[in-house]
Order: sequence, then C-alpha cells, then structure tokens
Amino acid sequence: MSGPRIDPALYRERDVVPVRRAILSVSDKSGLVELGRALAAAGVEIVSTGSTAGTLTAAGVPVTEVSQTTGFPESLDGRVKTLHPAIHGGLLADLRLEDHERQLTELGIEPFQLAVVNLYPFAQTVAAGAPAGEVIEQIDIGGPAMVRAAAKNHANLAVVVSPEGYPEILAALAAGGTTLEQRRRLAAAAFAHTAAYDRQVADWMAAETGDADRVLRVEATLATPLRYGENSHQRASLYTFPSGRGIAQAEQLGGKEMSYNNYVDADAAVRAAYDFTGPAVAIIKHANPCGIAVASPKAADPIASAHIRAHECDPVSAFGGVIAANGTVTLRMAEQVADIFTEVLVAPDFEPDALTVLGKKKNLRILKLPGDYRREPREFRQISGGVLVQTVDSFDQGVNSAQSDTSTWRLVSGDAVDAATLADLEFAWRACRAVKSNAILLANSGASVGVGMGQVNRVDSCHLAVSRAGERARGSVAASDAFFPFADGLEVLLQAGVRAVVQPGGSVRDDEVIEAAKRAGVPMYFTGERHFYH
Ligand SMILES: NC(=O)c1ncn([C@@H]2O[C@H](COP(=O)(O)O)[C@@H](O)[C@H]2O)c1NC=O
Repeated sequence: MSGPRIDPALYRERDVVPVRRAILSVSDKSGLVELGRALAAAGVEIVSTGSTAGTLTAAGVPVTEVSQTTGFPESLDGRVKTLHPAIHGGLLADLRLEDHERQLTELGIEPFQLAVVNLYPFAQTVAAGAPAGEVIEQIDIGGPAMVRAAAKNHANLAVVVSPEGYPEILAALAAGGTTLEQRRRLAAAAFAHTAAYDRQVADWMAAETGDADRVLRVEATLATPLRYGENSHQRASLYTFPSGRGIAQAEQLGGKEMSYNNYVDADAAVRAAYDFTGPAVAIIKHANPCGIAVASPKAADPIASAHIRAHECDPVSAFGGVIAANGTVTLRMAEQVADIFTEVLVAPDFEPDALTVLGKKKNLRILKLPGDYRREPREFRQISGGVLVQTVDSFDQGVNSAQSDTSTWRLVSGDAVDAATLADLEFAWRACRAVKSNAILLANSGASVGVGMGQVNRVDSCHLAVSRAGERARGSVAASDAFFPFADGLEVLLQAGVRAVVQPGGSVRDDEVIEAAKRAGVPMYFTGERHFYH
C-alpha cells in the first residue's frame, strides 16, 4: 500500500469549522461581490486570483492577492497562479493532526477553511466552435487542483464549485461554521464536478484525435426507484439522461405509480404514435401494438376517432393496454378511454375536461409528454459482457433514418394503386415498424385491422394477422417489416384477400414472391428498407 499512514489515535475530530480564511478564484463572477462582502463582514480573510481579486477590490471588498501569498507573480498567461505550496499547503493540511499544524507553522503557511472555485468555461468554449488553441487555453489546471485538494481535505475545509452554492455557505457563516456532514456533501459534489469537467476535456481530445467512439459513456441520474422490475422479484429504478426529453421526463398527472413494464410499454406506444404527423393513437400490450390508427378524414374529433379506430382493431387485447396519442386528448377521447380498463394513457396534452374524466380512474396512469419530446439518437441493448449500440430506427429524421416517401418505392407487381390505397400502404408500412419482428400488419382506411407479431417465421405472422383480422382481412392492405423469404407467407395474405402489399424486397426468392403477387393480380411495392424490431 502506498501513501502515508497516519495513526488514527492522533486525529482530533472536527465537526463545525469556523471560516477564518477563504480562497476565491472564480471564472463565473456572478454572486461574487455579494459573497465577498458577506465574508469580509464576517471577518474572513479573502485570498484571490487576478480578475477575481480585481472584481472584489473594485467593489470595495478587501482582498489579499494570491501573488502576495505565494511570493510569485501569476505567470505564463495565467497557466500558473495558485499552483504553489503556500496555497496547496493551506488547502491540504489536515489540522486534526498536530504534526500538520506544526509543519504549517514552520513553513509559514496559513490554512484555509473555505475554497470557492469555479472553472474556466471549457464546454462553452468548445460549443462556441473556438479553434483548438483557444480551447486548450480553457483547460483549467489550477482550479481543479484546488477543488480536488479542498474536497480531499473536507475534514478541515468546505469547497464550493458554483454560485448556486453561495447561499448555503452564507447560511453556514451565520451559523458559526460549516459542519462535517455539509463539507462531505460539498466534497462529493466537487469531485463529481471535476470528474465531469475532465470527461469533457477527454471527450474533446478524443474527438480531436478521431477516437470519439472508442469508449461508450452513458450518464444518467437516478430519477426514482421503481417498485420492482419486469417481475416482482427483480429490483429496478428509472434513471434519466441529463438532456433527455422522452417518456422518462413525462409528467404524471394522475393514477398509480408507474411500473417498469408501464415505462417499457408507454415508450413503445409513443414510438408508434409519433410516427404519424396527423392525429394518431397506438395501443400497446407487452411492447406490441394491438391497434394503431390515424383519424378518419372527416372526423369531428380526430384524436377520439384515431383512438376508437385503434381500439376496434383488437378490443380483447386492448383490455389493460397502454395508449399513446400524438395530439391533445379531448373530452371525447377521455370518455372513450374511461370505459376501457387501461394501464397508462400518454399524450402531449389533455383538455381540462378530459383530465377531470380521466382523473376519476384511480388506476389509470396519466402521463404528459414533454412538449419537445424526442427520442435519443442512439439505442443501447445490454448483452452478457457488453452492450450493443445503434442509431434509432426512425422515419424521415435526418442522418441514417429510414424514409417513407412512397415515390421511392418500386412497383414489382400489378398496376400502380390509386392515391387512397397508396395512403393506406404508407400507413401500414409506418405502423408495421411498431410491431415486433416478424411483423405483418393488415390495415384499412388508416387503421390496423390485424397484427401478426413476434413469430419465429413469417408464415405464422401472416396466419396470425389474417386470423386476428377475420372478415376484415379481405380488401385490406398488408405490410411486412422484412422480405418474404418464400412465397408461402405472402400466399396466406393473398388467399385472405388483401388488395395491395408493401414490403422491403431483397429475398433471393423475390422472383417467386413477385410471381405469386402477379398471379393473384395484387399490386406489390418494394421499399428497399426493412424495419426489424426486436
Ligand atoms: N493556473 C492556476 O494556477 C489557476 N489557479 C486558478 N485558476 C483558475 O483561474 C480562474 C480565476 O482566475 P481569475 O481570478 O484571474 O479570473 C478560475 O476559473 C480558476 O479555476 C487557474 N487557472 C488555470 O489553470
């Protein structure tokens, strides 16, 4: 074991530490003068670096310049200011130990009881697009050194790393000093701060050297523990990303506590509903849709129309489902939902009357999405020993996203369909993306009528979609999330009477599949892109 070993018997424990001497070295000067005045009024000696000292002096606050304390001028364009034993001795001496106290006296170093330091604005400089030379000068060295020293030595002094911490320090001054509990908490925050700061520097350097993707770093903060995980014997929590604007940030307006499975299903429901630009509703069970619909064209209440049409796809499965709407929930939709046992209803907003109706359903969790809802650009999936990372599968959302422009589709069988059928095919293609693979979705007039999901072969998915649709299969359009490897699956759909098909194409047996569609006289389009969803 390296490092000094100190006999615990020599410690003189300290709880409340009165503040007699403080070092102030801040890049962000907000609140500085008020803090300085309060410290000076409390008789605290303030030691300060260049422009911090300048700001305080200009406000009439008495200050000792760091250079007076160190006997060295601040030098090398500010690269060396506080990096000196006269400063770090005062920050690191452990005054629980008589020997440290003796050494300080011998060296003529005064201890500090407070360090107020905030660092050069590195991240802001990078964000502003500054050239590398400027960015490098914003890598703070002396500041983090002081923060880390003071945080390590929290037994003896308190450290504050942002102006938000000043009121707490002023309150402690008034109370006679900082407490050990307080100093420990501030020290933990200080180490988190310098770690995050160094992370920003490391990430920038990695990007500069073309090595940005080498390490995956995910930062998320505990939002809430959950009652249990997927099953009651599993422990679970919700963590949120600092810049996240998704289901994890949704505001709960009513109902019981959200569960792990509620979050998974609500996320899948929102993913499905937000694939449509017009009013749309998705109903999810176990991460799979049992109904997706857009409003009928002339509906007086479009979102209510989308809901009832989604519900009609499979009312049996919709029992106990999770519903997402991509528009404001109206009173009418609320009244419809209130009649159906539903676990979660998530939407960007709710009419006040709708909330009154829904609020009476004590078991219904009501979630309001952030107005600027968006999915994270990357998705992670843990596997044993590692994690898989991919960009999200999204429609029409920039780099790497799939496109849904039907003009890029290739007609491989029959005559081009009319506009209404093309719109139906586009709806089915988008809706199919929300279905776990192997996915087959039958739709009519902008509403799903039969969903075959999660089967280990495509023929079974076709059978499932057709049997769920029943009579409604005839005259519907069909979408398949990936190509038909053989003609057999497609033939199930053709025999059920589908009137048009959309699928990615790309099978080595595409010729056989196309032949089957041609024989049935059914138009079929290839999109060239698939939407596996596992
Ligand atoms: N070089 C040093 O010894 C040093 N000591 C403190 N700083 C930083 O200088 C800034 C304050 O300087 P000024 O008071 O001159 O504005 C603070 O952000 C502090 O973190 C330093 N600057 C960079 O490393």
